[in-house]
Amino acid sequence: DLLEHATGTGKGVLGDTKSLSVTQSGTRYLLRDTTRGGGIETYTINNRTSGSLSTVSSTSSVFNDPAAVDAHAYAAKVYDFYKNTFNRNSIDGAGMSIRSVTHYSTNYNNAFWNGSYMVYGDGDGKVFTALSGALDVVGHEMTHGVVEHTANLEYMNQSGALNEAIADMFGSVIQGKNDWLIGEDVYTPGKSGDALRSMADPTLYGDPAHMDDYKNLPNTEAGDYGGVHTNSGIPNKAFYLLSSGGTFEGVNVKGIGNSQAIAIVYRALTLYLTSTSDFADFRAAMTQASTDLYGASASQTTSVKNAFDAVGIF
Ligand SMILES: O=C(O)[C@H](CCc1ccccc1)CC1(C(=O)N[C@@H](Cc2c[nH]c3ccccc23)C(=O)O)CCCC1
Ligand SMILES: [Ca+2]
Ligand SMILES: [Zn+2]
Repeated sequence: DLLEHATGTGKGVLGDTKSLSVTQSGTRYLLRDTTRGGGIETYTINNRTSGSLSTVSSTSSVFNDPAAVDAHAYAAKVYDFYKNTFNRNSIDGAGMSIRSVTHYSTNYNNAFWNGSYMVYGDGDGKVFTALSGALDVVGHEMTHGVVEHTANLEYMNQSGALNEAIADMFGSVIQGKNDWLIGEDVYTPGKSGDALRSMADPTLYGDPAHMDDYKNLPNTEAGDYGGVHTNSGIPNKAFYLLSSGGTFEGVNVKGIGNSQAIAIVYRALTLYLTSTSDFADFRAAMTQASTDLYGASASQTTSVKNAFDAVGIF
């Protein structure tokens, strides 16, 4: 037919070559993957902040737009994770098209889920390089879409911090580096080893790891909606302990591994959390989900309780 799906290639933001599922249309190739769910399409907004989007195209099967290459390749990886792990067909579970917009604004040091698609800045080359270059960031942004179509946690205060933490949990597990850092691949390209956040030790970047240090910030843009990117450290720390194990604040947690830990989070997110769930609700949801999956007195369920005890969520 007119639109044949084909295999393209391109260098990503970090200079690595990856293969892409693309569509050939006449003599042009498009970043349109018709092999996954309702399709994955990658656009550019050409350094504007509004106006028309154009599907990234190439006159050959080689794409030379690293930010778009990674946005496209990593969206496919995140789709595959949700499909292969939980049989979830795309962001809404019903095969909705996955759309990413690259080259948003100029020197834009951020990325976001805008309620319909993922949007990535190119960074200023100092604080950030193009943000789609990090699989944990792409996983984070697409998980905001999944959260919106499931619990739809309100983006403020504890429900917002939970929204943030769940996005970090999936981003980190999907990336699979087990570095427990967020954004390290695109943050400060001139400096290695640093990141936006640490789930293993949130205090590395000034975020709380325990309820005693919960930061009561105003529910305004200036207060980051009650500190959603800060207080996420507390549930993030609980997830780190649940997966990796460890002793924190005198509480010992036996690790159960990423696979079982994220399965409990997914079940809690899709069956038990609601838009106004707070951290205590998250503990209850995780305990119920683990009970469903492994049993009330299973070691996994004991680890869930210990992980939340360790960070002071009861
Ligand atoms: O998805 C999110 O939670 C973040 C979306 C932030 C946003 C929200 C609304 C409009 C515009 C931007 C984006 C990410 C984030 O955590 N941003 C943080 C940290 C950050 C990135 N760039 C910054 C520049 C200045 C200050 C903070 C930041 C934030 O916006 O707080 C997630 C993974 C990496 C970037
Ligand atoms: Ca990471
Ligand atoms: Zn987020």
